[in-house]
Amino acid sequence: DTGSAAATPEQYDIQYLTPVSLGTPPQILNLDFDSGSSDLWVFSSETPASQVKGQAQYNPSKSSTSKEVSGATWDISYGDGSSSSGNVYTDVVNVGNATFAGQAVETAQQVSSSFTSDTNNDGLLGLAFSTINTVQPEQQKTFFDNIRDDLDSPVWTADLKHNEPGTYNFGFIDDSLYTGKIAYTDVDSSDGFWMITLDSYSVGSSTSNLSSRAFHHRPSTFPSPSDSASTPLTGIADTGTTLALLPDSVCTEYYSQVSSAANSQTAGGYVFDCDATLPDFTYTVGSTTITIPGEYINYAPVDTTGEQCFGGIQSDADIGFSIFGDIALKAAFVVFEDDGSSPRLGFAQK
Ligand SMILES: O=C(CN1CCCCC1)Nc1ccc2c(c1)OCO2
Repeated sequence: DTGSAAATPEQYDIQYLTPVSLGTPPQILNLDFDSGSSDLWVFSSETPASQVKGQAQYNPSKSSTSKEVSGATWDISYGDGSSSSGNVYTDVVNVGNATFAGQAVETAQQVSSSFTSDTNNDGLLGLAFSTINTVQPEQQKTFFDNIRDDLDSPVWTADLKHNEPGTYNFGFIDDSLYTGKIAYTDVDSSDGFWMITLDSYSVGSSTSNLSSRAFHHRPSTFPSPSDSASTPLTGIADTGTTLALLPDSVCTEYYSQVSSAANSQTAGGYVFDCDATLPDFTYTVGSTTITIPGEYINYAPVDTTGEQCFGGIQSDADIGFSIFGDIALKAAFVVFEDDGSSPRLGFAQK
């Protein structure tokens, strides 16, 4: 079995939506595929009308193959403070022709305001590890965990793009989607996430790194440059998070290269003049180097004046690890591989 479906970005690539078929006859909803969480939940006939603003709603009573999971409930909160909760059914779920008959479909009885105002987003399809699925009393499996054994290969891949549709594939690696070689790194899934350590990162062209310049008279008091060219970054690959949330030291190093940049309390992060030239951000996994073009890091205008823009790289201050969100992932072809025992993440240029 294999599946292939488009990942279409909303404005500013804030998130990517992918059509999913639920039930019999098929009900098509556009879902946010989220490698940072593990619940498949949908706007539904059980969602109060006051909390629905244009979203498509899954109606289990209109599906001949839906079955209520008696006594089961779910309740999830995300890092950005949003939340949702409700009941649980099983039904046929089809993503680009990859199908599972008994997938847990979590129907929303409550969604927080940011979901209500996100009118094109009909719900989430979690692709992190099933150990963090929130259904009680019996935890449910993610779509990928359910279909893995039927897939030609135990992988799904993300080819997200800037301002244009990309692709989520299940069960195969499409060699036409990348160049060079795929470099793999082991995943620590103990917290339920695709957590990895990137071998190094660098800001701008390598000459921006002092240690690469011949300083004949660097006084002994001169700070020895943080040799970012070999500093690892540990974090999670998170298709559901828009930005790249990185350590404060990396943010400081990056925005020191942008003369108009400031860390704004009111804007909630680093902002700069919208016409600023931004340096590239490069990270390496083994022998593969991924370069995020500077223009990808001009995320969006802060307000309608369009003078100040919000950075795509922001601090991971209060999380405890970095979050390699869409800003980092859309520059790469990413392979999420899990044979059930030793998960790996692969990165290739494209
Ligand atoms: O909440 C998310 C992503 N989330 C995915 C599901 C839809 C709602 C947004 N990311 C996130 C992750 C960590 C954070 C954070 C945001 O803000 C501070 O720390």
